[in-house]
Amino acid sequence: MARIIDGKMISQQIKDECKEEVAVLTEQGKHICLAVVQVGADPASSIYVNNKKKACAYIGIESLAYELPEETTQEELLALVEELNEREDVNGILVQLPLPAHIDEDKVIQTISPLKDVDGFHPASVGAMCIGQPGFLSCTPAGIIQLLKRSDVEIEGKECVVIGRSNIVGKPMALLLLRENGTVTVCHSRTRNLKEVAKRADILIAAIGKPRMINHEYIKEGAVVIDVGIHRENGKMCGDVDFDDVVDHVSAITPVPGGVGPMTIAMLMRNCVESAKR
Ligand SMILES: Nc1nc(=O)c2c([nH]1)NC[C@@H]1CN(c3ccc(C(=O)N[C@@H](CCC(=O)O)C(=O)O)cc3)C=[N+]21
Repeated sequence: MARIIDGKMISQQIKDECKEEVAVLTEQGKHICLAVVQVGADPASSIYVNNKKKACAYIGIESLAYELPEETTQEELLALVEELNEREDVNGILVQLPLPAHIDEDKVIQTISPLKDVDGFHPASVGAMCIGQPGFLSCTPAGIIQLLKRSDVEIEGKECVVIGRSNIVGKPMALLLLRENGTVTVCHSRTRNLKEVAKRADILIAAIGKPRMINHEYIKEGAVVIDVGIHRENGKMCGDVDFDDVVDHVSAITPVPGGVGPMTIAMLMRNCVESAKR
């Protein structure tokens, strides 16, 4: 039976570290504030936004919640982002994705000041990460690096295969693994022989967005598997990996829930603290 990488526990450690730092900053008279903007009422988004607010409350970060109606126009949303950019009391701005179809997500992301871009989605943040300069790191991939490091999984020199090439997970994940001296391969829907390529991995990151697609046929015996997927099937949650099928075949694996998800939130908190320190 594989070792289960406990994202809930590791995210708790990181949140406790943040809480200590916030206590010190508060003593110095600093106040930390994250603005969370949600447009529309997608139930999954509401759960994530709620988890973010709870984490803020635990750590001692104020959260300003903006719950805007589905019909909000792009102009209205951009005006709010610009107002939050200007506000000295706001350290971080998070606009929950996905946005309704009538709003241009790229435009919104580009409007957030890179100094407050705690999601790490702004082109300036992505560019800085790409060339190893300081900036906010995208929370999910940065959380996965922390999961690996704090579980004593060495990345240097290892074959790392990322399945998925999204702007918010796959691409930044590949860059961060490279930065840790992994040998990185990125696969996607057009990859030929996906199973063979995936089987090369010592560390496999599954971020495809298809429930339980990755079974033991994609995985080398003894590999470490990180499951980024989150799906709900008649009330039960699962990831991109068929956990039951692979658990006896791998050396370590993240569960869903309780794996990558909580780490995303912990790293968001860390970025907020960083923002306040800068
Ligand atoms: N601007 C923006 N930034 C994001 O960081 C962002 C986003 N938009 N849109 C959606 C995705 C998804 N995401 C998750 C956060 C926490 C959990 C999480 O806490 N998951 C728990 C379970 C929570 C549940 O019950 O669903 C777990 O896996 O254990 C999951 C997913 C952040 N995202």
